[in-house]
Amino acid sequence: MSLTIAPVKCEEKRDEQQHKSAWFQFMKSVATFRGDLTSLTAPPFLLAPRSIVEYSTYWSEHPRLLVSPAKEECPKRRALLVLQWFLSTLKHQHASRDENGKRKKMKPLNPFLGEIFLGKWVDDAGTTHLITEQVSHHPPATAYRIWNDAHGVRLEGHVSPKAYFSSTINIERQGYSILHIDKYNEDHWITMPKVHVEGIVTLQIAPELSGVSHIHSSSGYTTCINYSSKGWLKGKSNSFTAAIYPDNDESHPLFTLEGRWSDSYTIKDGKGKLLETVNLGSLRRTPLEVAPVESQHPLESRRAWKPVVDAINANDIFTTGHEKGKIENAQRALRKMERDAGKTWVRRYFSQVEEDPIAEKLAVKSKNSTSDGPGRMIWKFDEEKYKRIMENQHNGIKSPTRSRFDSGVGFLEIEEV
Ligand SMILES: CC(C)CCC[C@@H](C)[C@H]1CC[C@H]2[C@@H]3CC=C4C[C@@H](O)CC[C@]4(C)[C@H]3CC[C@]12C
Repeated sequence: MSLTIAPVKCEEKRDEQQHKSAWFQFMKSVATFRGDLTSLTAPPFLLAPRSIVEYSTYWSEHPRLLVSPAKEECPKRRALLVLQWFLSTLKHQHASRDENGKRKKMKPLNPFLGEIFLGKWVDDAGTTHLITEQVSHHPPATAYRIWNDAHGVRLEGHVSPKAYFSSTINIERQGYSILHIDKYNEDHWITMPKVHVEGIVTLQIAPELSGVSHIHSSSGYTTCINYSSKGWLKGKSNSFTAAIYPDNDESHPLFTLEGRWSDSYTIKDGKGKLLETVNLGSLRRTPLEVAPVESQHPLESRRAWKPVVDAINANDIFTTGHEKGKIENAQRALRKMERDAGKTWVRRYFSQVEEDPIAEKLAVKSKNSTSDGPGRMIWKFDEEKYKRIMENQHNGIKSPTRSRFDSGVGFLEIEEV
């Protein structure tokens, strides 16, 4: 196979030459792989020093936008504010370059079962809390809950990325999120669009969105967001069009939005009159505050993965593999012990439920999207579990030192708190 490397900056070019063969080897294994791509091991130079559980952070990088619908009396305008907040979550989640324009390593670490990620945002919107937990390893599923009590807003959801190869790497995100607004007792059911990776031949990796995603509000509004990329529709990457309409009248949108989720977009009313142009790039982001690694719970992502992340950052391929292997082997050993003992891993913050009536009611409005609809695995934030953990923390009750399963592996020697 002959290949052309697109013109790139000088220092990037040297790295890319070096990575070319590892890359093609990797792509060959990807192309012939059948099954779940998330379990495929990417070449070290692509490994991101963070786990997929950290992706839930993107939901609330602009807490002000997340809580903004709570202050809006009109349900139509609330639907618009929910859409505007949703659009603000896409750019950095799918960016291939960081704030300084430097290429990001893109392949996130695969979370282990029980991995948690906790934090909070503190800014003029008050305190917004985040709890994320890897509730399933195979198939992968991440559950999260984000809430702001001052504004009476909470977001709860779970996502199950399903990857497959078809001319490139494609990822479907099954699952959904529900944004609840206390003041109006209103729910917004939200799905995520498909992602595929562009630029795999030239190694100019750029995630792109496609297909349709939805937001359904319990007040009777439907939002459809259509994603398109280069060579289609507007001919620009990261493009989208969105329309909000009453559930019973799909032909008369109340608002239409159009532009790029990585850049700027316009909002027009039902008559096509321009209301506003929004520049997503100029939005101020509030950083998530995460406890220092030393004081984290052993299952917290950054503590558990620290040796791996340090090795990735030090460009130490051998130690990266070795430390990753330690976690993977420990997990396998733990699963075996559970099987032998006839036990299952107790999720710390979430519990599996048979049905989710709110989601079921709102999901039926979507007919033709595979990632829509309540999946087979529904995970709900468990208020009881959370209360117990908070009470124990308050009373200074430490987790028992005895391990639930004596796996003999350092960080797994922990007990339910
Ligand atoms: C291995 C090489 C080709 C790098 C390719 C980058 C891929 C693996 C990256 C680019 C964008 C990423 C996705 C972006 C957002 C999410 C949402 C999160 O809730 C689950 C993971 C998921 C779905 C990511 C999975 C990994 C991803 C698809």
